[in-house]
Amino acid sequence: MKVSIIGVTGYSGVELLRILHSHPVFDIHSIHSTKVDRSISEEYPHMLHIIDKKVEDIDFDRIGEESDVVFLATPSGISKRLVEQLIDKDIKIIDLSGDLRLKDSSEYIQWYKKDPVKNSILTESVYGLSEWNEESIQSAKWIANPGCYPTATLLGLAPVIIEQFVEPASIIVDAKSGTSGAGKTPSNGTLYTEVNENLKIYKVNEHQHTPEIEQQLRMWNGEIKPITFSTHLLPVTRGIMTTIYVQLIEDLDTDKLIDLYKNTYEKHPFVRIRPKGTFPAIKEVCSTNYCDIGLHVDKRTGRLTIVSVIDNLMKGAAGQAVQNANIMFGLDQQTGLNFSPLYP
Ligand SMILES: NC(=O)C1=CN([C@@H]2O[C@H](COP(=O)(O)OP(=O)(O)OC[C@H]3O[C@@H](n4cnc5c(N)ncnc54)[C@H](OP(=O)(O)O)[C@@H]3O)[C@@H](O)[C@H]2O)C=CC1
Ligand SMILES: CC(=O)N[C@@H](CCC(=O)OP(=O)(O)O)C(=O)O
Repeated sequence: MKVSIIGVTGYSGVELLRILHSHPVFDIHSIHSTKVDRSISEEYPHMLHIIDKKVEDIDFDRIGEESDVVFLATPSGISKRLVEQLIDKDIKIIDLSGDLRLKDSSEYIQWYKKDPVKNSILTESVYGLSEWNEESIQSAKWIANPGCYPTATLLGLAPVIIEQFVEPASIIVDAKSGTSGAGKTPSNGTLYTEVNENLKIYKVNEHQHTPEIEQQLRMWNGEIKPITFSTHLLPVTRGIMTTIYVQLIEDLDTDKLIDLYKNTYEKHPFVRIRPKGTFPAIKEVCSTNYCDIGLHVDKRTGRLTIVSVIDNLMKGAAGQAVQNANIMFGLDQQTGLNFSPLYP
């Protein structure tokens, strides 16, 4: 099966290369970005003698004719323009940006402050939260790969939201990410001197992933009210931790909820539920496609604390994108994704 990657010189793009290089079914056919004619090892010396391909210009006809699937690891706003050139080609598209995720284009305008993609494209694209949308992903032509924070948040919340165990207006998500989540373009906020030995909150009450999380929560439970969602920058390269607080509407204990989570995710190898009294750390999923979840009910307050961790470049981006491609092509979801964590 032939694969093209557009945005290969970015952090998610080079992570796609790392995964696909040893994938037994997908072959990297062509790689693209604006750095045309540079070999990938000139851009990323760690790839020397591993992948020697050159970055090519984006010839939509050739990509459409020669590849079976194209990954767009490009910024929001750019992906949209690429999708519009690719939709009439006979090729599956997996877009890692936010451009295809929000079904209501007025929300995209409000939160991304850019022009939205055409409504006809939004209607047909499938939200690629692999564990929850498998059937639609199987038959999808265009996948909106979920955002990194929404992936961790939604996998952590799904079981209790679907069971309607949660007071609909009580959801608070306290999220933290490593700096690779911001991509490779330099900015003051991600300078070593700003991030090292520091912890900063950013985009307070205006993070673009807020409507994406709410959209999916409301598909599971139409009563859900707006959430509080806070994002922080951690002085690490990879990893996201979301600590989620919800008010329970029933008298449920930790054992019962851990059972619920274990049963829900029993057939989903990338979601691991921690035993009672233990919580996951970001390093425990580093370089893997796992989402690890720990939970505890505070009997004094009736609130449930859920902790979920992912590697933002893997389950939060390239890993889930390959998981979705596996599903689209009828492969085992784990194909090419059997990494154990890089630890310590
Ligand atoms: N980083 C993460 O953890 C996550 C990222 N995402 C999403 O994935 C996408 C990529 O993110 P990330 O890898 O961090 O971004 P980077 O900024 O690291 O990389 C962006 C890539 O897009 C390419 N690009 C930019 N403009 C164009 C253009 N006009 N034509 C062709 N290629 C272009 C860049 O190429 P060049 O080198 O030539 O400039 C580069 O290869 C984004 O939409 C992001 O929101 C989603 C989840 C997590
Ligand atoms: C650490 C960091 O800065 N993370 C980025 C994640 C952006 C992203 O993934 O963008 P999409 O909206 O295209 O999903 C952020 O918080 O904006």
